Amino acid sequence: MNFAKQSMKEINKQFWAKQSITNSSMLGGYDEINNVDIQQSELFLLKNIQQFNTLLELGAGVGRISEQLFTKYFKEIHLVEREAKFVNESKRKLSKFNCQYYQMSVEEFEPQTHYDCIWIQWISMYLTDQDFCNMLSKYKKSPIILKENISSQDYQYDEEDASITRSDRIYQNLIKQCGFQIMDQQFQEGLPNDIYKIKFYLLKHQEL
Ligand SMILES: C[S@@+](CC[C@H](N)C(=O)[O-])C[C@H]1O[C@@H](n2cnc3c(N)ncnc32)[C@H](O)[C@@H]1O
Repeated sequence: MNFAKQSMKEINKQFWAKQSITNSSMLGGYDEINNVDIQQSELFLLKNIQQFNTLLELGAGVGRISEQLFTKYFKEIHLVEREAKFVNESKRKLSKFNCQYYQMSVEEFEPQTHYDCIWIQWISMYLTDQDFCNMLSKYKKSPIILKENISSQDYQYDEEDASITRSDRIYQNLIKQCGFQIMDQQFQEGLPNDIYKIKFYLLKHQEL
């Protein structure tokens, strides 16, 4: 689907520039879902990932997931995040760990090394279909865990942050069009009724 790409990016940048430097803003104010989010992410990660040397987190925000989950298992974590104030907060929180930071957009980031897992949570909604495919295609040799909000309509656009929430059907089709297979998938449990469903997808490219 075509959206006015440039203005979407500007609206989205302005939205995040105004948000507070907290886990709460990463959760859209739904602080109560943090624990179930981390718990089920841990189960999905351990079920699907075999090597625990290096992880890349795309759209890492303030390092909420790295702090609570990835640092328990991975020897080295790389975090890509566009907003400087969030990167600085990650650096502060994760100073004891072996982390590298890339303050740039996921569109600009080019991987220089192999990763045992790519984690993509709550960032695909800020990308057009084309940018989403371009992002995935950089990681053909790594397992990817995509975790994202799922709408009941095919595409739901939010003017406030210029996000596009897609349906499960649209994600399934898009992932296939990008050349990836879904090896495992699961809905997040334990969510309040008034928010979007959230889904995990394990993706592998045929080259892997
Ligand atoms: C909803 S938060 C999620 C953060 C983290 N994944 C989490 O679950 O705690 C979305 C983050 O993506 C960042 N972001 C949005 N568009 C981006 C882009 N194109 N490239 C890199 N980061 C982006 C925002 O600055 C924000 O920190």
